[in-house]
Amino acid sequence: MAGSIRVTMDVGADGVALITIFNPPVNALHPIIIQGLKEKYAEAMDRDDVKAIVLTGAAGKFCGGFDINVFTIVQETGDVSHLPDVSVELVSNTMEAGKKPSVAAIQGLALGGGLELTMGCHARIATPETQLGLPELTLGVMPGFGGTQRLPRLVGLPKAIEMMLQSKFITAKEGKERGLIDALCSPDELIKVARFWALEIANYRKPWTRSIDRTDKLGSLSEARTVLSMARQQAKKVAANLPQHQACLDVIEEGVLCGGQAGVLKEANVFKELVLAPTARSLVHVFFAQRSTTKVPGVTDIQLKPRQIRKVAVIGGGLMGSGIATALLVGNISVVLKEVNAQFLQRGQKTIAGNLEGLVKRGSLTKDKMNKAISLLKGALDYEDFKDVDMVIEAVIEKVPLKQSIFADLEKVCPPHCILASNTSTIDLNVVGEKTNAQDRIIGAHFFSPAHIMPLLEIVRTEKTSPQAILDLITVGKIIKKVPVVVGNCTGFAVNRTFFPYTQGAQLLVSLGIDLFRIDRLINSFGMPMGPFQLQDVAGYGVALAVKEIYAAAFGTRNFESGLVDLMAENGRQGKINGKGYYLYEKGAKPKPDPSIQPVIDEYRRRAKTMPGGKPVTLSDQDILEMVFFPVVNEACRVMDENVVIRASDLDIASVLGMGFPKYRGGLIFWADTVGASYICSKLSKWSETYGDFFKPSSYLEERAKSGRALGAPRVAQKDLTRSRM
Ligand SMILES: C[C@H](O)CC(=O)SCCNC(=O)CCNC(=O)[C@H](O)C(C)(C)COP(=O)(O)OP(=O)(O)OC[C@H]1O[C@@H](n2cnc3c(N)ncnc32)[C@H](O)[C@@H]1OP(=O)(O)O
Repeated sequence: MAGSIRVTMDVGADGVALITIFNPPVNALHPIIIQGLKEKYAEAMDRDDVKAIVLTGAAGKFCGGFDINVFTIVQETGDVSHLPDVSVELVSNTMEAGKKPSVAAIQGLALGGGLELTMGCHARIATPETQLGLPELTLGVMPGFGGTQRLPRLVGLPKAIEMMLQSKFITAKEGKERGLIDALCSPDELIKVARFWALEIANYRKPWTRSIDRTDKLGSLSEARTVLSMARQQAKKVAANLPQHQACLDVIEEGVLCGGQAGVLKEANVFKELVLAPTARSLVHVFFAQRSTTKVPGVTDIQLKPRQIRKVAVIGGGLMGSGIATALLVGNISVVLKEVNAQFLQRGQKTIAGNLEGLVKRGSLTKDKMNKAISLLKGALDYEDFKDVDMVIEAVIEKVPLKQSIFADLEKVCPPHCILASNTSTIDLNVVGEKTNAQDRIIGAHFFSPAHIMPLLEIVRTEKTSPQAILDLITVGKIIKKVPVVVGNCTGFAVNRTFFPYTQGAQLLVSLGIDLFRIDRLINSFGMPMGPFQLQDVAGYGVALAVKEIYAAAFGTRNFESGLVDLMAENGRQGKINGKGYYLYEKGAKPKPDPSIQPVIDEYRRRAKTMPGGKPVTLSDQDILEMVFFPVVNEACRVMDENVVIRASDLDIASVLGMGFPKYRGGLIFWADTVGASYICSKLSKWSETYGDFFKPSSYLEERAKSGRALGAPRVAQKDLTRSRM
């Protein structure tokens, strides 16, 4: 590793020292790089033949920021001395206050500490599409190399706050308009132009600007106070449980009130506190966990090459099929959408057009790209266009005979290399492919609704699915900007199986006399986007009713068959679809708890007969949260025990991206380990004595509680080969 990591310096005849960071793939600022930068800068300042410095990154990428692996080391050891002094020693004292000017030559990306290095330079030259940003808050920290001070001084307070608090990237083109970038040029010219600027500054023909000393973009004190106060209000709303947002605003404020240097010092101190806080531990875990999901033993480590998937057929133009087609089209993949009749086909095409327009409205797609996407869509009522497709994704209703006959047809009409995928969320894939001889090409492509927006793609493999098919679907997933998680074949697969007790647990609590709106409020303040009852309203009751029997058959006595949804349906309620569920849904208004639901709940409690002694139970807020989430953790333990997921952290990512489990809690298993297996197990044991097998601890959980091993630790202690550490 150390060989490929280096900082080089070449001094040209023009007297410009070109300092280059080499650390593939993103030139992250590993401590070796920091040390290298300090050494090369010291040398450049010392040498008489150097008049000015150009700082750049190798292989078309300036720098992806400070090496996040170091945060893990700091968090594991609790020792902040692993963080090198970059902010004051290198950026402020050596670069910015140096006796020779520095110019950053920026290409590809300059993020986090990377962008902060450039802001310590006296000018920044970039290629137009370069991505610039300070995304540190997504890791639970904040910019720590002076970014909280220099960015507001370069682009103004409102834009800087937006970029930091929302971790928004801008292009260098926009950076130029806002004053962050001094000149734009083509990649071929980049170093030449940067050298020219460096010499011009050295010769005082261009301003020798130290960003930290500027105040012209900060506005008046009262303006700054207003902007900061509005940002605080906003952060309270959107990041209620996150410490880094208010901390970042405090540090920015310090700089506005007491000057940039004071801000830099405060930033360094607060940074060290944040990096050790639980939020940063969770978010750093999620960063690496997300990148591990595509490392699949026996698939991605056996030298297979992904095949190109140019054309995909989607069967079924309902909500899921249209969403999947939209995601593929936006990823520049041609789609044949097949429906059973012209009316359904037209409806599917209309939904896709609506989805695409929605993306344009949200600003995530340009009009040109929308038109390109529409041009890649073809409708079909038969299999004529299937003869040259590389992949089919079936997205019809959850009926076994229908799926079986579709797959039997597909085997006949598709080319022999074609991957045959199903978007089923529950049905055993072996059963889906039973009537074919193409078991090695059959795979689950389980998208989450709305499929063009939700980031998770659960890839389900059977024992017969070929590594090539898995690799190809992982690759398509990445192309369409999904996070693929490869899981095994079982009822509900990883996500729906793990979370089946989520809704059931909440319903059990209601049967015991707990107010359902209180449950939703508590779960929402825990960090889920909405509570289980509102979620059910939004998803519609159809799926819950359809999978009821499948779950009952698969999960035996731990399945809590509540009957609440049946009663809701009998009462004429369908959830959000007809505006009447647990909540009332009116256009343009927030969902309102519906008081007229009480007779349904009363009837439900009468029938359920779960209250001990027939009396409503009294539970604390903490009891309620635990009684909803601990059974979910318990099922997750079974999922890990049966090797449905490759590693515990895959379940963290699946829970965050598939169910909206709060990212800042690190995902389901990471969170459960902060609570402790022993505590969870003891609580479940106690409840199972009173309320039955729904709460009965799994053998995996019991074993971990006894041994003291973390729930997320691999079964046999093994070296994690997927992450390279220092
Ligand atoms: C003091 C400072 O203010 C603190 C900081 O600078 S904190 C760091 C701030 N920077 C960031 O948050 C950027 C993090 N990185 C990213 O967002 C994305 O990786 C990226 C946009 C740079 C590239 O995305 P993409 O091309 O999809 O590649 P991606 O798979 O994410 O990353 C490629 C590899 O680089 C690694 N990597 C990316 N950025 C890294 C970083 N800052 N540190 C360490 N490793 C990093 C990834 O872990 C991954 O490793 P792997 O191949 O072993 O899994």
